[in-house]
Amino acid sequence: MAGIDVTSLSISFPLYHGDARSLKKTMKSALTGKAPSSRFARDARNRIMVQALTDISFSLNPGERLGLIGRNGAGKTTLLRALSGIYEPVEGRVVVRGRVGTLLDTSLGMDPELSGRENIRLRGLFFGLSDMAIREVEQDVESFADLGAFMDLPLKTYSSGMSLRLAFGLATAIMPEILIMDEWFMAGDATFIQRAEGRIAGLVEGAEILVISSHMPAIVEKWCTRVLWMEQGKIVMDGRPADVLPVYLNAGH
Ligand SMILES: Nc1ncnc2c1ncn2[C@@H]1O[C@H](COP(=O)(O)OP(=O)(O)OP(=O)(O)O)[C@@H](O)[C@H]1O
Repeated sequence: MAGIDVTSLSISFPLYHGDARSLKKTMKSALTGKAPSSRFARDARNRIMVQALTDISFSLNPGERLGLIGRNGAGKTTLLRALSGIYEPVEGRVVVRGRVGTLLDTSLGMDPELSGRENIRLRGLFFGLSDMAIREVEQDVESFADLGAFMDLPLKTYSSGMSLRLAFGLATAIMPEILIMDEWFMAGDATFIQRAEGRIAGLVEGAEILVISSHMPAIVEKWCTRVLWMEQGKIVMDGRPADVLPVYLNAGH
């Protein structure tokens, strides 16, 4: 059964431009000023580190659709990347059970030199699908992405809208048990959004798990059964959209 368990997860990044003067000044006041920011610290090698996530814990079961909300820099993308296995936890644990589909970046897992069709076949082989299953995925994605002749041209010749349609079609064709996505995948023109919503609806009906990061309360309200409100890398509130969103909006977001 699909599931996600995150326990006391913390992630920090070193700041590599520490010798730039203005940055140095900012960091100095963040570390030693009147109100030192809890997000910056020095590690054992004296590097300045930014704390992207601090002590995050939650579990998700089949049927749960989690929305991550919070202002810029709250840690939403870092959490999505940690769930996708792109970032290793510095502290804590991330356990993900089930086949994961990731929609964070259109180029993730794609080869720009290969055509759309070749990329689809490659993904099918990676997932260990039979030849027949790969052909079915290919047809499904071809009709969803509607790329015409571009289907047989290298990805590097695609517009951003084309890349988005291909990535979305492919990520939702090989049915993931867990779909992790950034809300900008729900951008695009009205027709695309309508068709994309149809595909996601099909996916979540199968009692699978969705994790989506969003700046738009309307998306969370429509799609999610649960919300994590994050600020400064920490969880502020975790609950049903009807409970969390009013407090979030009242706080001036
Ligand atoms: N690769 C990185 N190197 C250094 N710092 C990073 C890196 N990625 C994220 N950060 C820092 O970690 C913090 C959390 O960033 P993150 O991108 O997860 O926030 P977010 O909530 O997704 O923001 P947004 O809504 O703007 O996309 C920020 O302070 C950011 O500057």
